[in-house]
Amino acid sequence: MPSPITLPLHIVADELARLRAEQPLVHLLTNEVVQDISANVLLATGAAPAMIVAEEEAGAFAALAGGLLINVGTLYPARLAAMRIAVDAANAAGTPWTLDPVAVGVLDYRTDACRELIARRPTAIRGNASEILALAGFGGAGRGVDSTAGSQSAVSAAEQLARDTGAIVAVTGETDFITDGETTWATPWGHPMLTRVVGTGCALSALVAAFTAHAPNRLDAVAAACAVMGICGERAESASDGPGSFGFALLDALYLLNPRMLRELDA
Ligand SMILES: Nc1ncnc2c1ncn2[C@@H]1O[C@H](COP(=O)(O)OP(=O)(O)O)[C@@H](O)[C@H]1O
Ligand SMILES: Cc1ncsc1CCOP(=O)(O)O
Ligand SMILES: [Mg+2]
Repeated sequence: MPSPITLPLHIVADELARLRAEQPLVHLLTNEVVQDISANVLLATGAAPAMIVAEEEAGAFAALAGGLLINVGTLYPARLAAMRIAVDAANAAGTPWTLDPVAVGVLDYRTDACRELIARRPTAIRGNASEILALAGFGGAGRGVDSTAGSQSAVSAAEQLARDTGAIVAVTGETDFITDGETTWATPWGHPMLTRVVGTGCALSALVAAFTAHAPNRLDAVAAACAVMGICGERAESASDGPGSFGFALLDALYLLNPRMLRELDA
């Protein structure tokens, strides 16, 4: 496999301009902890989130949405039933969908659910290194929802998982790696403060679902989502004093980021 290449910022600029022009409707079936940060990250960036969770409504809405997120962070039977309905409707309608396999490999119920969902062929999978190692069958269960491995150690697992599933796989950490199994982008931006506020990984997966909506190039779309979160994480850290103000500064940075700034940084 060729070594990962740093994602050029002009691609991030183009993808962000596309998202801002389209303002995609994004269906989020996510966990109870991160509802607020996920919706606010999408609104600040320029997408339109909606949490539609009842089995009676999830299929109809997944068919209408530009993108769908399935996040198993606080999974229980009724939520899994709604996820199955949403995924099947998304597949029938051609809606791209993203899986966030929170803590897969740690507990059997969610691990079995993730395997069943992956058989329904997600467009993208975004996880930390322990999650991607576990899904690729390399062991590597994390500590609860957190990774015990660095992202660099999961690059070949991500590439294999992408080839096995047909999904774009993003493994995040100090550097994020985004792969379709053949080409691998690296996005080196970010700050450890992103790990001191709950839900930044889950909100990034929501952003991945938003960028994949109507995307002509899904690898670039997923990589751009990772780059945007990393760049804005850096900017937010320098404008804040700790996790509390960082959370607000992150939303401000996502709102203020624009394609022109990214093209100037690229030059
Ligand atoms: N050590 C780090 N340095 C810089 N950025 C990081 C670091 N660890 C994670 N991030 C960033 O934090 C965000 C969440 O990623 P991660 O912590 O891997 O996900 P999760 O919250 O699902 O475990 C991503 O934008 C990622 O790039
Ligand atoms: C703390 C917690 N518990 C179940 S889901 C969840 C949120 C995990 O968020 P992230 O994966 O973004 O750190
Ligand atoms: Mg996570």
